[in-house]
Amino acid sequence: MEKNDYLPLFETKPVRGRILFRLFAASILVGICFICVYRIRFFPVGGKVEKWSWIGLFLSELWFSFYWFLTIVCRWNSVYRFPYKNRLSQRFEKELPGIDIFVCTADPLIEPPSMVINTVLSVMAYDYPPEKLSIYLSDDGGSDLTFYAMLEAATFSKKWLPFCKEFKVEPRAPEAYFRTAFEPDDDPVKVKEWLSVKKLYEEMKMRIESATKLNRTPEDICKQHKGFREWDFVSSKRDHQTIHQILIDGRNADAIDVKGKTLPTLVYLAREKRPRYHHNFKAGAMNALIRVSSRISNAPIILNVDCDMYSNNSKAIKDAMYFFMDEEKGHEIGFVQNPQSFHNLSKNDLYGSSLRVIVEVELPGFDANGGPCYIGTGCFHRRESLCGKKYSKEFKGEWRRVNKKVEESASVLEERCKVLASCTYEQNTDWGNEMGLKYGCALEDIITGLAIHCRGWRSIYFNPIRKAFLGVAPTTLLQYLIQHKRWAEGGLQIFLSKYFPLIYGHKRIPLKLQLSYCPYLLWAVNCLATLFYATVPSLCLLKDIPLFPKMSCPWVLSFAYVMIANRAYSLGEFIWCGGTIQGWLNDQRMWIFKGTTSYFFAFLDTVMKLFGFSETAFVITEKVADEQISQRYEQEVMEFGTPSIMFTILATLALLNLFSCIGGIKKVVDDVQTKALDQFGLQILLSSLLVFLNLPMYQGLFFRKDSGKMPPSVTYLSIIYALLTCTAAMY
Ligand SMILES: O=c1ccn([C@@H]2O[C@H](COP(=O)(O)OP(=O)(O)O[C@H]3O[C@H](CO)[C@@H](O)[C@H](O)[C@H]3O)[C@@H](O)[C@H]2O)c(=O)[nH]1
Ligand SMILES: [Mn+2]
Repeated sequence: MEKNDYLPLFETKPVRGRILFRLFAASILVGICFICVYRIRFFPVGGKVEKWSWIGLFLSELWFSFYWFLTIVCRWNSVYRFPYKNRLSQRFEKELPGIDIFVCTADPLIEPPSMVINTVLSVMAYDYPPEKLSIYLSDDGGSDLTFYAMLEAATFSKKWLPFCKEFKVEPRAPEAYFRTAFEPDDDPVKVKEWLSVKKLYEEMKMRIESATKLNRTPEDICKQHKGFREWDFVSSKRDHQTIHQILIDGRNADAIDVKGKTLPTLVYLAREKRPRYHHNFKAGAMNALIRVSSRISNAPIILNVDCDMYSNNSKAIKDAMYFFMDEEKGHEIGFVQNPQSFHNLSKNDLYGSSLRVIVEVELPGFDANGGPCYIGTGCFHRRESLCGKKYSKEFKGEWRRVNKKVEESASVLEERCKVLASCTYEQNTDWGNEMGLKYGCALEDIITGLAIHCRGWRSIYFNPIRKAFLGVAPTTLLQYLIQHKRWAEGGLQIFLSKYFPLIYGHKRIPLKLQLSYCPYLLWAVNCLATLFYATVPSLCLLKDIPLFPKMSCPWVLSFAYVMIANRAYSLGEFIWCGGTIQGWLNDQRMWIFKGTTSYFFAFLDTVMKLFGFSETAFVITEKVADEQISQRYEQEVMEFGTPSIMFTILATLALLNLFSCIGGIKKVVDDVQTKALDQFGLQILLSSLLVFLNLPMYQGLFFRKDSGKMPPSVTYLSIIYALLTCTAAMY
């Protein structure tokens, strides 16, 4: 194509209003400077406790300021991407590259097979040439139940795929579709067909769910398919050979749906697991899939989704192709990242799991700085970028190469690929290091994305209004805290490793991109300052130690400005992103909750790991909850229920602040000259704010009767701890 024929396939728009934002940021900076001056000039001359509290508070404030600066980096510039719809089909319909879709699952109890196949069916039904589409399921649970469900899905897809096309189904995950869709009310023939497919789906779901419940696959089906014989050799989830079955071989003439159209290829893989070999969690699973798929379909683009993330838009692959296939900018793109969005959020997002501000504000900023990080799911990779290839200008167009046709039959392929997924295959190779996803870190995604950036690729963040993927957010407080602990721990581990972005990325990626990574990697470190701020000022209030300027003194303005303006901005931003005021309050509460528990334990564990005392773990997030828990989640009632040390900490902090808040108010009431209010105004305000945010906690501790209330053991312990600390502080 001639140069002047070039028609861009996507457009990039910078966000507006940045100047205003920068002025605002500058004013906050001035406020911070005043706070620092105050902290130095008014350093207490009194006793030891005063001095140390003052120093601690000052350090916390310095930390928060530094962290605030990091969050500014991702807001300085932001860009939004818009594909020019319909240009692609005009020009490239024939040239569309093949795409391999990887779905990962790890446990049939936590991730029920009926959910997994919904994801699989939704990605099989993409509006994309089926002969260019291959779907691979990695089953780290090595479960015959999941395998059985996949067989059912393969059969059902013959009906489902033509049905999707005929009825323009959206989304194409049957569960999500039938939950909300109504039967068409025009043509009776169509109504009949619609109802019959719905019935087929429901029957299949019943069979799969009852098999899961009984933990037994139906005998007649076991006899029919050779794949089940593999389970005769499986001794446990952690100890078995590779199980590799091509369920639909798209090259086959009989791989067609009921309307005679080709079906996409569908492959089941449970890589080999042996107790002696570390399996490296999801990263290990992904790398096995990369190798196996390279022998079967070897598509130049890889889409990776978690098993709970169904496709919410059948055009999502084409949308991603607009970026990769752009003739001027496409060749430098290593991956296209979609946000992680959820279909099960409560109205005001009780646990703040949507990470709204990150998705709507920070990731577009990340994009402007050189490309968003890889967040593990909903991401389209160029195979080369994932396999360790460095970006080079000469690379242009190479990926449109035609694959050599694979001649072997499916059963030969199944056997030959087994070795690629064996435990020993990776020994003395670069897999897990320079090739594929990186090992040794619970945040395999972030670290892998960073490495891809450092190899010269850029990435694109694409956040369409109709989200491309929808997943499941945790529905209990504990699940949420555990998930964030894993993330915070993985982040800090990267920060302290040789992948520290400022060194690893030095001269490889721009400084602003290096800095964009840092706030996420430093989540865990926030625990120190947060814990300090949530305890010491309140305790000092009980002990009569002032830590902030008097209300009548002008220095108070700097504190008031920084605190109020910052929170007001945060609220504005949250609402601009489509949130509610209650949602923002929930988000603020969760920031304190995770700051004092998830981040704290992530910090401890990382330090322990540095000294070799503990190992990386990956606690899989629960994807189903029982009826009562789901109900409470929908009514936005916080879920405690099980005893946990995290809850003990949260409850102790809540009570401690309640006591000191009461103590502070008592001081003010007792004191007629309102000296106390003048002296301790900010401290009382701080502890009252904490009490306000902790209201659901007091409810869970004292006023609720349902099974989701705080377990009594936690209640008693926290009362004792809080009383002890407060008494110790007072005397
Ligand atoms: O040994 C394992 C453990 C997990 N998984 C899969 O990894 C995915 C993510 O696990 P999940 O428990 O849902 O974790 P989340 O915290 O929801 O996942 C986010 O964070 C992870 C990194 O911590 C990323 O890998 C994920 O893509 C990202 O969605 C799931 O599909 C699992 O089946 C495996 O395949 N093997
Ligand atoms: Mn998940």
